[in-house]
Amino acid sequence: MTPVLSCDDIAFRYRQRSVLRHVTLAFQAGEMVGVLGVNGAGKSTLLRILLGLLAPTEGYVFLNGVSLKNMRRTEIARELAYVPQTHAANFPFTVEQMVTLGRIPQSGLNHRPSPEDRAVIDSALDRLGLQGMAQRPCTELSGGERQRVVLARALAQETRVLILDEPLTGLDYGHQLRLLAFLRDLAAEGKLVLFTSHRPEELFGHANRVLVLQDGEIAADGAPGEVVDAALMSALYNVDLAQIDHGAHRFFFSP
Ligand SMILES: Nc1ncnc2c1ncn2[C@@H]1O[C@H](COP(=O)(O)OP(=O)(O)OP(=O)(O)O)[C@@H](O)[C@H]1O
Repeated sequence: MTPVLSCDDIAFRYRQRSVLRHVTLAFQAGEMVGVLGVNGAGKSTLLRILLGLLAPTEGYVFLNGVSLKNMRRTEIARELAYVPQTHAANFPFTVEQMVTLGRIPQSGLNHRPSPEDRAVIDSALDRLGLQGMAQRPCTELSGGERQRVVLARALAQETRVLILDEPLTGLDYGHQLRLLAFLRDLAAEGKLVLFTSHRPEELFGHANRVLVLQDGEIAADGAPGEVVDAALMSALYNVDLAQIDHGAHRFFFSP
């Protein structure tokens, strides 16, 4: 089966600095994939290359088997939605207006939202618990609230692929757990969900695959239970760690 998203022998350099080497990956619809790695490992860079926002120095990225180099930005945005790591609110758009922007790739720029658009926007607002603040300007929201607005906008794009850079950062504990369950549901509905994380515990019971980026290469790729253990975590983060398993979950601590 043609992967929904793949890359073939990607390398990336920022000027002389090599960030990624020999990265070959294939993702299928329905997967929920977490990317782990230390600060500066190249996680955000990898996501931005897969999104076509950065061109790899070497290698190719394919969306449904077609090279991103041969696709227009709007075509890509109909298939790939992105939630970046940070997002300042520079303009006083309301929450609802922000989420409505997510419809542009599907419905066009100079287009009044159709009843179908409205239903998608309402559903995105509902699923992120934003209905009560739909008319508030984004410039007046807290960091976590803004994060949920950006998530709702990505959802309103109705893409097959959702790529999120540290999506749980800034969310309160309840919203973190709800978002993880929600992302898992989206994957179960047939989307590809790819996200970076600094907390390995988030992967267990949610992601069905984890990628570990180390020194610019994929050091491990597999099911969390098979790949992420105390030995890997201790070596990766240079701290002494032990683990406790509980059902599908695994917890790490300093002994
Ligand atoms: N615009 C840039 N110019 C030069 N170097 C950059 C640039 N952006 C990132 N880098 C470098 O590339 C490397 C990878 O950065 P990247 O943001 O992909 O890491 P990351 O794994 O997402 O890190 P974090 O966990 O801190 O978010 C880092 O060493 C960083 O300093």
